[in-house]
Amino acid sequence: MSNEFTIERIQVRILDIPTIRPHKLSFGSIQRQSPVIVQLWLRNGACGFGEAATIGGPSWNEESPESIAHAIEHYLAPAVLEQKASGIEHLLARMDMACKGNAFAKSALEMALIDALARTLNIPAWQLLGGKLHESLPLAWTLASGDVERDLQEAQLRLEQGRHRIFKMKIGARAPQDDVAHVSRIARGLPDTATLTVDVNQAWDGNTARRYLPQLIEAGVTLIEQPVAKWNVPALRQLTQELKGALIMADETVCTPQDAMMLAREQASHVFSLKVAKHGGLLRTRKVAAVAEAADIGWYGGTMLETSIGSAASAHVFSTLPGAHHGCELFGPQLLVDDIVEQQMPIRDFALQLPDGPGYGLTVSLSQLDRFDRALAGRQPLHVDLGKA
Ligand SMILES: O=C(O)C[C@H]1C=CC(=O)O1
Ligand SMILES: [Mn+2]
Repeated sequence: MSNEFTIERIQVRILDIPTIRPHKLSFGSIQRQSPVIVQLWLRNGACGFGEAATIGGPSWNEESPESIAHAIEHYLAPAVLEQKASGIEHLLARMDMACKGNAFAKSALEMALIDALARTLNIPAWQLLGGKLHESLPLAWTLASGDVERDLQEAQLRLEQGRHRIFKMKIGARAPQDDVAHVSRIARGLPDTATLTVDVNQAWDGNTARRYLPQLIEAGVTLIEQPVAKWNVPALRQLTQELKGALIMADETVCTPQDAMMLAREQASHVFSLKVAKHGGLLRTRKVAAVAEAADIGWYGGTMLETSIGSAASAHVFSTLPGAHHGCELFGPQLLVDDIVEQQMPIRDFALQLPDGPGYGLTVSLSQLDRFDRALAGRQPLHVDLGKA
């Protein structure tokens, strides 16, 4: 094979992009996202983009924007530079040898690799990933302002615009009875055509979940994401087997194919939230999805609130997945004040229209990258606002 596929250069930067409003989760409130953007050049001149975003520094899991950038710059990039981009599995193995874990960092680099490769071949990434099964996916919006009136106004507007009718509420920061009251008020204000889901982001113990989840189901919630700690598989299992009227979705608990296998074996969730970052890339997302399919577990296209780069890459892999799905939540670009691409993926008929075109089908704006670049602006790392959950 000629050396046109040789990986010649890799650049990493952290951006800081404000959100349109404070976004409140069980562990705190964020007002900015800090995606890590990777740019990767092949000897043939092709350039690919990748992204890993996490939420609230290292408060969603162990990785932070700073650790992601560091792992790529110092360990992962040296492991793949001067290698052939076409051997993706080989490059993933080299990354694994150079660096244990660090799935987010690996995913950003693999995303850029696949983009560069697909652009070289002049094909969309979904074609490299097995072919498209879906042209669109129902798109959820997260109501996480913390305020009932504001949440309801947001939901109303998005229903009128035909953009979203699946609404996910982030709970777990307040007393459980206050969360139940908040969710119930929102549920009463929504039309029957809307679907209501909750994400507890690991905040409850088993007893709290057993006591309050039936009340949320009574209020109209039909999908419950990660109600208990990542490690608390016994509680997840019991809820999955005993709760009636709603499905249990694993998020933080399901990262590796081995996690997926364990949950399948334990029958400890009905649905997996798939996220390219936590699985360590697009190819590994397909491996987790394969376990879900084999175990009759549904999937949901999750987000870490990426810009359009990470969202479109996720959309490409989601478009290839078989099995029963519960829509997606690739709404990151809508939550950020601005984007770093010329054109966003369209939203029509309450669904995200899945992208096409070479690579991820995007035109990235270099001036927007510079505008939000942390180093160019001399900004410091951001901390999650722990007091304002
Ligand atoms: O699902 C998560 O845990 C992370 C995230 C996704 C949407 C959102 O609002 O937060
Ligand atoms: Mn979640």
